[in-house]
Amino acid sequence: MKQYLDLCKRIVDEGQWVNNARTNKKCLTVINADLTYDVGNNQFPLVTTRKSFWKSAIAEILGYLRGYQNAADFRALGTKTWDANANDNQAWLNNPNRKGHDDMGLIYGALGRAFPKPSGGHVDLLKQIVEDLSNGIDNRGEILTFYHPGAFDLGCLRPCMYEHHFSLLGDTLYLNSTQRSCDVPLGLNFNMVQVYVLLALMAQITGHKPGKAYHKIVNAHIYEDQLAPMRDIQLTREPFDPPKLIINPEIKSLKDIETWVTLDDFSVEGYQHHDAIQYPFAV
Ligand SMILES: Nc1nc(=O)c2c([nH]1)NC[C@@H]1CN(c3ccc(C(=O)N[C@@H](CCC(=O)O)C(=O)O)cc3)CN21
Ligand SMILES: O=c1ccn([C@H]2C[C@H](O)[C@@H](COP(=O)(O)O)O2)c(=O)[nH]1
Repeated sequence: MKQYLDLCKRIVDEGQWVNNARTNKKCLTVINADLTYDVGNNQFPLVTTRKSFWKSAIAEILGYLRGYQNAADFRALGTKTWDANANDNQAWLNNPNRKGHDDMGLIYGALGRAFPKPSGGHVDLLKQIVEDLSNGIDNRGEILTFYHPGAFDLGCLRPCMYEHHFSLLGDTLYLNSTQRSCDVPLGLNFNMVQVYVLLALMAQITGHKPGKAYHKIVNAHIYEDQLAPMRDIQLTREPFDPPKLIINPEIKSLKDIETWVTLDDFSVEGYQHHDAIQYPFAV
């Protein structure tokens, strides 16, 4: 929580204003932030200085792991967070590749679970990584990437957290996640939870202890209409002690994640938080 608040404060104190053409909003911006989550010791990085809708965040990462590309599938899992990008973004509505209402196109897991090969066909990157790690193999390239510049016009948004690199040291699994662009009041609140859950779940299904997750952010920003609530409300609040995340131990394979896991398989114990803050969302 402290590292999150330090980043928010750094943006408020040292950020530079940058015009963003896609959203037609100005963003107070800093470059580079490195956050670390101690998954092995269950230091769940949930924001306490406002109410955090952590179930929505977990629904998003489950949808990515399943290769979802439709906002209705995300809603069925328990989050509406892709509705606006799928249905209210004029550039995407005008794009002839959009397949109708709720379609998000070739993004995130839809790419990572079927990454196109130059020679034809696809690779399921996640399946390959799970197989390797389950067999104790780390080939120094256990990388789940969602980044394919040749596919940007086939999706509603380029992936923000675009790469997850897994590493084994003995019986402990580590994760380095990279994010190119970060909406700190809204997106990061979710992304911290997602990086944590991704390492915890992958360790659980591949039979390893979770170690640390390292989260690299390149462009970290606060949109102009989010600045006042961040500076004048959220940053004036004292954080509470972090809660604990509990994951159903019956989740044992990638197939389990693909077939029966729901948000009921995750619970948070001891979550004390301040009141919710409704931050404006830039489409
Ligand atoms: N501008 C922008 N920021 C983002 O963080 C973001 C995007 N766009 N587009 C793609 C996804 C969608 N994400 C979202 C979308 C909505 C919320 C949101 O409205 N959060 C509220 C309520 C959540 C709920 O009720 O489930 C919040 O208070 O956190 C958060 C992340 C993260 N990503
Ligand atoms: O997981 C996510 C997804 C998206 N975001 C934010 C970061 C930016 O504010 C927008 C994406 O806009 P681009 O113009 O494509 O950079 O969404 C996030 O923080 N986390």
